[in-house]
Amino acid sequence: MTTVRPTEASAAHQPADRGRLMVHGADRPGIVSAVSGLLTEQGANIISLDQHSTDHEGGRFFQRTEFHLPDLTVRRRDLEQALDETLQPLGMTWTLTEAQQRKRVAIFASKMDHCLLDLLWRERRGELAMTTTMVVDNHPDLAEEVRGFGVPYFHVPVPKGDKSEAEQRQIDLVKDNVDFVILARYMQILSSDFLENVGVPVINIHHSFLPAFMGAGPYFKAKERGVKLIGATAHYVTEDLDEGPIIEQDVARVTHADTVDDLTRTGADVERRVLARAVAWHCEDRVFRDGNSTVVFA
Ligand SMILES: Nc1nc2c(c(=O)[nH]1)N[C@@H](CN(C=O)c1ccc(C(=O)N[C@@H](CCC(=O)O)C(=O)O)cc1)CN2
Repeated sequence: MTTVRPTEASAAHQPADRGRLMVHGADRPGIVSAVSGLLTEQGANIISLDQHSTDHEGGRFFQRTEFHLPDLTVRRRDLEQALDETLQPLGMTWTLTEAQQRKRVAIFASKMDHCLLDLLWRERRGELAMTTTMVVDNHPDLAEEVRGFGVPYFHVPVPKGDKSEAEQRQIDLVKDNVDFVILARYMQILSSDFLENVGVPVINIHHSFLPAFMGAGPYFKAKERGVKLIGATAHYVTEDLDEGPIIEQDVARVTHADTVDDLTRTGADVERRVLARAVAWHCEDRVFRDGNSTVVFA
């Protein structure tokens, strides 16, 4: 079983002057050479490089490069100008991040605690390169446990029917304050308006091996179907329920003797490790969206 471990030095202790360059666009010859040459000319030393082209010709190009550049923060403006001058003529879109910059996160939850508390515990242990700036919950149940981690907790009830006022309160809390949102078994369907206005990626953990058992009650459906494997899926959230780009999945064996409670208990462990892996990879800029799929350089 794959454990979640920092895929770089402990997330809490990233080496200084470590940069990441993410490049994507229409595939063409010479992009890897152009990126490598540019970084070398800027005085950078390439630590690792992952690249994928979807087809031999006319496909899409994805590349993630980790590099060391002394005084990166000071030299960043020159590097960004060189990237524009080199990559824009090649039709490439690029993003540059500094490994020491932790992602700011808002976690949305409901009554279930296992995914939420697992993320806060892993963050505290330095396994995740993120800082949870707030928890937003439509129920009050988990307030004391979250505050025990020193994280602000906002109870935003979501009424049945018209959710617009509650979603506006959520947007007011997170807008411009976080780099992405995690739905840790948050049991409310987000509107397309919310997804348009939030302005950052939203990651959800669905408690089934999608596309099986979409929607509510997947463990009950799994028991009814007599499956021998249950699973969990972490995906980016879109307005199409449980159909967003998949980031990570895993499964666990079950038998005819397992009750729905047994499936729920076994599944909780799968949910926690799948969500943690997906969040860790997103924090480390390892995930590219490719239409309704992803390219993951884990
Ligand atoms: N726009 C999206 N919103 C959400 C997604 C998504 O993929 N797109 N994933 C869900 C999580 N989820 C399954 O993983 C899920 C949560 C809730 C429901 C649901 O039917 N909720 C009801 C309210 C239920 C309640 O009050 O307890 C509702 O919102 O009307 C289905 C699937 C999170 N959001």
